[in-house]
Amino acid sequence: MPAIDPARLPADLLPVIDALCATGAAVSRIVARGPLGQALGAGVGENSDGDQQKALDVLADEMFEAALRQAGVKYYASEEQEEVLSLNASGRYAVAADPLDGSSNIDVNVTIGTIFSVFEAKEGANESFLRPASEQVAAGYIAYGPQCLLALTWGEGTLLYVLDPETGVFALADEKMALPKAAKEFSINSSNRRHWTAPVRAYVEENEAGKTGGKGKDMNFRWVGSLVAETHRILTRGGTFLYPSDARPGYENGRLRMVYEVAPMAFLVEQAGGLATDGVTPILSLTAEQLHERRPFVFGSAEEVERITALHG
Ligand SMILES: O=P(O)(O)OC[C@H]1O[C@](O)(COP(=O)(O)O)[C@@H](O)[C@@H]1O
Ligand SMILES: [Mg+2]
Ligand SMILES: [Mg+2]
Repeated sequence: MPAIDPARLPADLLPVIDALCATGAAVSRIVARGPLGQALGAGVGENSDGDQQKALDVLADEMFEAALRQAGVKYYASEEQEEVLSLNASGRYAVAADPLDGSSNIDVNVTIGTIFSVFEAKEGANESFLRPASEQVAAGYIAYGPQCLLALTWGEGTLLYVLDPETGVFALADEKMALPKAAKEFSINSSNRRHWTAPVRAYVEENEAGKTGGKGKDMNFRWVGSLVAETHRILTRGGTFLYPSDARPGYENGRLRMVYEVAPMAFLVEQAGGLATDGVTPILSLTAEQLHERRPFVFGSAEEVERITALHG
């Protein structure tokens, strides 16, 4: 039995999405046991980008790699692997993933997730991923939170599935997620304020001034520290997210990785009626040049993302 209700899914994509869902369900069971199982948040090394790897980062990566190999995927690119892995020479798809997003929240029982992006594979490994983000054929995230859920797009809207604990199947909960055009909340790591550029500072100050300033409404502030949780909140009730470039060494392009964090989230957001840019340029018009490259990322309610672009003008 597939791990997702197959009714709406394009048949060609079903084996890949099914493998991702079955693995997501298995990861969610491990996450749910928390400290009753192995020490999921223990440091176990560093990935190629110099980020500390936690036990669950590595475990989730191994689980997704094995499932995608089994599902006939040609190439697998992961945050936790320096190079693209060749899985099946005759496979049709190339999948990029952040197997475990929000690792700083593993030990504190706050929502973490998996992000994935699917392309039609090309001949070569790198060229299968280093191409315009608009060429993604599917993208999604699985959130391990109070519910385990999946937001998924294949270019015909963004659909929401919830893992039903009674059946073990991701069941369709919303066939057309709609990101509200106006926002009441914004998200940015304010501890980096002193490193921000002038447009980012101006946007945050406008929000903080709210009705007292020129904004016409008060804004609330949220920061979870898990891109998946932040994206899900914004897709559900609107808002804006910014992880901009800043003046810290190594943050010239922000923190988030283009291929397996920024591009798939941009696809999901735009398919739900929101906007996703690097501050100015739509993410879906951009092409990654390196597998682990970072991009400044701004997304959410259209009115707010347009305002941020204007402030950069
Ligand atoms: O710690 P910071 O700088 O606020 O960064 C938080 C961001 O980093 C991330 O945790 C990066 O993802 P990983 O946990 O996959 O490395 C995002 O989920 C989150 O938005
Ligand atoms: Mg991440
Ligand atoms: Mg990660």
